Amino acid sequence: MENPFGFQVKPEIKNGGEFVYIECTPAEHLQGWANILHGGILSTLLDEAITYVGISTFNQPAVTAQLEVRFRNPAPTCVKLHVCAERIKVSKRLVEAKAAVTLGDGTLIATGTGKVMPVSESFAPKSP
Ligand SMILES: CCCCCCCC/C=C\CCCCCCCC(=O)SCCNC(=O)CCNC(=O)[C@H](O)C(C)(C)COP(=O)(O)OP(=O)(O)OC[C@H]1O[C@@H](n2cnc3c(N)ncnc32)[C@H](O)[C@@H]1OP(=O)(O)O
Repeated sequence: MENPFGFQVKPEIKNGGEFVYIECTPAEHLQGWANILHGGILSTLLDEAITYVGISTFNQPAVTAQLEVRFRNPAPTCVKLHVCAERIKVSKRLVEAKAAVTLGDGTLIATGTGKVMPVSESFAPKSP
């Protein structure tokens, strides 16, 4: 299903899901404290990149089963964020990945690890 209210990220997927890269510039209304991006949005970006590692690795729909996030520095809103995820372990029904959000100057904003599990096509149909 198309989601016009989503972040419209276009993940770059390398080596069958070993690496995923996303860019996103979250809008001002996503702030928590004034001009500071809400941590839930950072968690969402980490989740998104980690989930795409799982989707691409299993080559089928997959969902986050677990996500752990560490917020390291505040991020401003309206600034481009870089999200890099990397696969760290694959087993039959579980992919583990780590991810980081950084600013353009390399400042580390948040890091996370997650576990992704495959689900059936009926959970997440490929086409609308
Ligand atoms: C090429 C294909 C293309 C596809 C389409 C592409 C188009 C893309 C378009 C759009 C992409 C958008 C991308 C968005 C991304 C957003 C990400 C999200 O927000 S995902 C939503 C939030 N997550 C959920 O809603 C999950 C909800 N949970 C579940 O559905 C289930 O709990 C699930 C599937 C995660 C597991 O359910 P069970 O019933 O299969 O498993 P159980 O009974 O809980 O556990 C069984 C065993 O599985 C392992 N297991 C399960 N969870 C584990 C964990 N966290 N850690 C380790 N092992 C775990 C353990 O061994 C466990 O056994 P023991 O219970 O320990 O005896």
